[in-house]
Amino acid sequence: MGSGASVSEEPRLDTLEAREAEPGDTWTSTPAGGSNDTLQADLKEGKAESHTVDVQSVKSDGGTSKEMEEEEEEEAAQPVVDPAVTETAAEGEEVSLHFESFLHENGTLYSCFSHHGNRVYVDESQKLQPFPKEWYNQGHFIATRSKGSGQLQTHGSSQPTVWEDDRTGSIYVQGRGTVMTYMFVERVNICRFWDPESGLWLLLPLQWEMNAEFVKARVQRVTSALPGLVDQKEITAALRQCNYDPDEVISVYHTMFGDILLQASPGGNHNYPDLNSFRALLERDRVIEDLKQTLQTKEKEVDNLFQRNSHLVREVRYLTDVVQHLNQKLAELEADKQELWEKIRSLLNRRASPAPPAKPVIKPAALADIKNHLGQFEGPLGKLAQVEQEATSEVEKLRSLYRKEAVERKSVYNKLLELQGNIRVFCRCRKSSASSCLEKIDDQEVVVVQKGSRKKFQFDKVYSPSSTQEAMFAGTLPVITSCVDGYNVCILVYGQTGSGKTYTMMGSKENPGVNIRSVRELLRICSEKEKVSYTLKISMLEIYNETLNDLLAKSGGASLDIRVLGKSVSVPGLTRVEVRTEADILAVMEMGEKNWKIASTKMNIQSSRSHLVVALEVEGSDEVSGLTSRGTLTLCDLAGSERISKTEAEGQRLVEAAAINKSLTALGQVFSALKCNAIHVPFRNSKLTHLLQPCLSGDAKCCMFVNVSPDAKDAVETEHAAVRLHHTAGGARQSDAERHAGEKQKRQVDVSGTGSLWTFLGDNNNNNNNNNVQ
Ligand SMILES: Nc1ncnc2c1ncn2[C@@H]1O[C@H](COP(=O)(O)OP(=O)(O)OP(=O)(O)O)[C@@H](O)[C@H]1O
Repeated sequence: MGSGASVSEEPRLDTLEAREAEPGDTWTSTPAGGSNDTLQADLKEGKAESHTVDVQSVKSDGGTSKEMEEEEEEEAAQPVVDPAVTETAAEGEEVSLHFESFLHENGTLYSCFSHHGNRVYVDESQKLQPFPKEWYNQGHFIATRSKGSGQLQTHGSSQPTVWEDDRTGSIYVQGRGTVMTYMFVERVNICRFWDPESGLWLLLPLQWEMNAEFVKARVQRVTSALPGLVDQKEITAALRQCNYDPDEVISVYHTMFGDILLQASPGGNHNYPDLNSFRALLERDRVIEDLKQTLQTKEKEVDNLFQRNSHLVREVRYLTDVVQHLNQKLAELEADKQELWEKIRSLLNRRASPAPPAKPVIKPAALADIKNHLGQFEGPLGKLAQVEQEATSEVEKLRSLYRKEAVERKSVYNKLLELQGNIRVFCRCRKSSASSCLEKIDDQEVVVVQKGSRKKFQFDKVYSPSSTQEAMFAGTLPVITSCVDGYNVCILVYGQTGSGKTYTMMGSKENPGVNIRSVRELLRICSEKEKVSYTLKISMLEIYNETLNDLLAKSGGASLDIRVLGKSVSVPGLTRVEVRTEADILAVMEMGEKNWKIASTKMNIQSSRSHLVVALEVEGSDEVSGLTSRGTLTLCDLAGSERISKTEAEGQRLVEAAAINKSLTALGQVFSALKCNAIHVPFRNSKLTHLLQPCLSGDAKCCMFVNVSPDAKDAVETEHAAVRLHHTAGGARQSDAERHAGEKQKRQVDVSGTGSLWTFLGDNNNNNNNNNVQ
């Protein structure tokens, strides 16, 4: 048996191929000499199977690598011993191979071995070459001293030198014979086998490793602890993973599979299929969990990408806008540039043109003369500027005074009207040849005689049947001025059919009514004010069954809506015609009335079954004061106020009557609320009151004519209307003196003047007859 080689081989382990030899690997080394051929032949013939490798234990106490290095250094100092091979092998005898390491003086370490007295070495290409004789003087064989004996190990046996301990072992490999194994420590434990062919320590295949003593012992330990675990290959693989620590392998398996492995499988059957499927399930769960987490991450990424995408879309939009804006700006700048270029060109051309003729030379004497003359003008010019300045400030003062006066005049005039009552009610008795049921007592009182009873009623003014149209208009005259001053003014006529409403409002061509006269007066006042320019616009509509119809619309009376914006009430879409003269106004009104009648005929109704509203907007602009004013004159011919019971209306007529009654009742409710100074005034209870809201609230002025028929046959209706005025006549109405004294609140003064109206319109069922004339 050969002796072991020096452990100084170990540094070469660092350069070992990290290759795990496969059981089927073939030896590719080709010996060069005949002796090598012999060796090769032996190997090929399978004689190598009979070769024995004697692993000489040169270290039994497990020395550290450091100690080994130290020994190596000592060895290096020793004289070179001739490593002649002495052993021979006879035919049929056991063949010995002697492994050696030769360190050439050029620093190369060669693996060598002897066979039948022939020494060969492994060259760089891993081929066997005859050992050159001259090398004996160019290097030395490396051997080591046995630690225990202090004997130098022979170099004749060229074996890999390792210390014999439990890490050392040997295995028999089919086709290769017995190979030496050793468990090296390279960060972790790694089991290698000595490959004499290559002279390298190669990684062991798992199949081989299972048979290594070092591994076998540990596999045995695991199996004894976990009898249920019987697959030695698996245990070997697990040992590799756990750095050949059997306790760790036991712990891992026990943790994974529990007590099931503590007992041997019945009949020695492997339960690996079950365990493997269990393991596969665990693995699958783990994979599923990983996939879920990946999915969540991906979903988050998708969300983020979506958000990012929408953000980018917005950004792109914004940038597109910016680019457009910049392009526009650029175009403008280009245009400016062009323009400037044009200017520069024209200036250059001008410069190029011939110089202007030289100025006439003025003699110094003449210049002094001119200066003297100019000096004479300086004084008067200064005075003139001063005068002009004074005049300007005077004009400004006058303008301010004028403005103040104009405002004051309007204010005083308005107060005067307020004292009379913002809403005034007049009673007009129609002419009649029949026996009369009315007796006029004085300018403010009237008596209704019916079935022997005499009842007295009071109004702001009572007009007898003989009263003229002029007299009627005189009652409304003050409010026309108010309209020109910028206040809203409204004139209404109320009464039963045939009581003279239209006569009062329209009159005839020869003897016009309130509306024409009001318009004329309005135009007259406007024309008087030279420094104020006025714009007049007229509109006409009817309210029938709570529907607004435009009477000036060219395409027929379209129904309209009322729109409220702040305090203003408007009718969008209503035709408004600008007029300048009386003729203009009359022409427009004529057209409106015509349309009113046509519409009434179409609907098979009498025109008096709807309310007619004519509005004249007056807008003034004072050139001197700079003040502007805007007022509206509204002329309203209300529908007949007959009681439904009297007309015995049915069908369409009943609907009309109900609509009329509703709007007139709403009008009464508005006046009641105004009288009580109520917080809420129900203007929106009907289209009529809603439309008239600007004429009935605030500083607006209203004149109401109550037309009554003196005919005995109309006595009931006449009394009915008059009875409604009962509270006014009976003393509920404040006297003028009281009203003047009680001017605490304008609203109170306003409604005091409307006492007759709200009672008259709002309290249909009040038949208290305490106003009987004694
Ligand atoms: N004060 C008056 N002087 C002379 N004639 C009058 C007077 N009042 C009314 N009449 C005449 O009485 C008739 C009816 O008057 P008017 O048409 O004005 O009534 P109405 O109340 O408008 O009726 P309707 O509601 O049907 O329109 C007319 O012929 C009108 O000329």
